[in-house]
Amino acid sequence: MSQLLLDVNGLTMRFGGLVAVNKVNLAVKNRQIVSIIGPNGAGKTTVFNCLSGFYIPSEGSVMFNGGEIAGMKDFQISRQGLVRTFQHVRLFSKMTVIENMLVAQHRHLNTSLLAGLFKTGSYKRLEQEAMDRAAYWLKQVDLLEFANREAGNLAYGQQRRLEIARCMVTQPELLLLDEPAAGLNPNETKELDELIIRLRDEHEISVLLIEHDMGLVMGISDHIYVIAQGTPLADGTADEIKNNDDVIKAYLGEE
Ligand SMILES: Nc1ncnc2c1ncn2[C@@H]1O[C@H](COP(=O)(O)OP(=O)(O)OP(=O)(O)O)[C@@H](O)[C@H]1O
Repeated sequence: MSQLLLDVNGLTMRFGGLVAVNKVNLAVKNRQIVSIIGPNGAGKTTVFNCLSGFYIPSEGSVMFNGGEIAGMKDFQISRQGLVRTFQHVRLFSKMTVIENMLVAQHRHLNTSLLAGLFKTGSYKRLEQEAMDRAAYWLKQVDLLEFANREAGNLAYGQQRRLEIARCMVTQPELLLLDEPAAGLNPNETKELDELIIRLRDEHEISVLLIEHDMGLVMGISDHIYVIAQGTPLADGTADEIKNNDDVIKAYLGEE
């Protein structure tokens, strides 16, 4: 079974006359960390928005686990196991850490209103499982001791880790991270680096990330895609990308 987990072909997104994403191809296998890099405005977040159902692509195919997901709604895609974080933290800042984790699972609980009202046995069991999963993932990201703190009162690096935990609690197969290291100090970046590697090696999921921190990208990626002005420029291993003349020129802004 060598089917790709994510197989994107000819992905194109137009906004009026602007072609923000132009015939982009991506492949992510099981248990791979894949990065998308490119100068500011290259179209990276637009690619994520197309993959996660926030935009309907103008053209192209997005196969996830062998099925077409282009054009599906965001909640349908996340139920299939493809979840994402955003460039800017999007937590419920007035809720506690544990409440954020439980809300994230709510749509996966799949219980009827009546079952909830009467607290049936199966409802209680699902609630307990949701609580156990929340505690498990808070421990994984080193936030268990802050479970009852308001999310908005956490340090920035902790908020970013909570976002990842909140995704993981829904048991995805592919996690999309949009600039996870932005705003982190070197220590927090190192913790993030280790967390992403653990997600792949211990939890057996795949991670697709957009990131400007080249140290992080080059250190953890199994494969790297470079896009510039919406168009694929190169792809390969970290060593191949570091030594690619087109990539060097795009980053230095040369012709
Ligand atoms: N909803 C939209 N309507 C119109 N234009 C858009 C929209 N979303 C993105 N764009 C344009 O698409 C292009 C690509 O933007 P995008 O945010 O995807 O780039 P990026 O590579 O993620 O940039 P950065 O690294 O700065 O986050 C930009 O020219 C942007 O202005």
